[in-house]
Amino acid sequence: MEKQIRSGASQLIEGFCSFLRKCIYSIISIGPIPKHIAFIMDGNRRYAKCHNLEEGSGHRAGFSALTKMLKYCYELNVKCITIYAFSIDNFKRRPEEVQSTMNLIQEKIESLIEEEGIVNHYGVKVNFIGDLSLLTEPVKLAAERAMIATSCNSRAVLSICIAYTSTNEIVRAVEKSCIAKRDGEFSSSIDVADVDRRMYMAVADDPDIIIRTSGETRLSNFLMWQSAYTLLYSPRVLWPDIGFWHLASSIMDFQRNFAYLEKKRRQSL
Ligand SMILES: CC(C)=CCC/C(C)=C/CC/C(C)=C/COP(=O)(O)OP(=O)(O)O
Repeated sequence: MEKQIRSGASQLIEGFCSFLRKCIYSIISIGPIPKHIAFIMDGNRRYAKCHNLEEGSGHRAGFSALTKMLKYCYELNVKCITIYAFSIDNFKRRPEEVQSTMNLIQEKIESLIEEEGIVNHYGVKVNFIGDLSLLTEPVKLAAERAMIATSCNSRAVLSICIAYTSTNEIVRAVEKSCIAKRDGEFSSSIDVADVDRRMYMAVADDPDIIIRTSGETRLSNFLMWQSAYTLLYSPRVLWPDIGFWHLASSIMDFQRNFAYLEKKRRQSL
């Protein structure tokens, strides 16, 4: 009986929160809605430490926070989300830590594409961005399966940067441009557009907002080529504690700066 009352109460609270969110969405939607938001999910290990949990539980809490944020973004009609899941530099962490994070990532990739999961619910196409050859075989296979399983989805896009750094992406794109020029694909000198179209991230427009939690204002080698006119938003919370209000205030910040950022973007063309 007590259990039923508790589940009834939590359904009521969830229903009320969902109603409140919808009210806020209609207010926010009066202004421009970002097309692309990127997340640097910083602070999972610190969260685990603060709550006396094992490191892995911090990343698990981080993944729950990620599904919540994806739901809010897709509800708000933000079409494109990019996340920094694992950088090339993260491979320098303790081998056991790298292995357990990879195991978790593999498990979560599989759960992302489950029938009743968020990806199918919102019709999301999943891309994996980075040097996938650095991944363990099971993670690489899970990533490939997820890309194939979602390749026909077209309502939204989720790009998961894994084994990724901007410098690696830029060097690779420049190398590919040089090879294309050498092979006679074009005769003019290499320009920004040539490199741009050979970036992993050519699958999406540049991000409108990058949200990095834990109060850090560095990009840490994430989307550096793509973020010249991007608003950087750095709430002080650790990633697992990020909530709807952080997303809403980042969008309001974007809307306040929209005209200026658009002008700068246009001037650069
Ligand atoms: C399928 C899929 C997308 C899975 C994602 C799983 C996930 C949440 C990975 C995050 C990994 C990571 C390196 C987080 C940064 O926190 P940190 O370890 O740098 O923590 P710290 O800043 O407290 O040191």
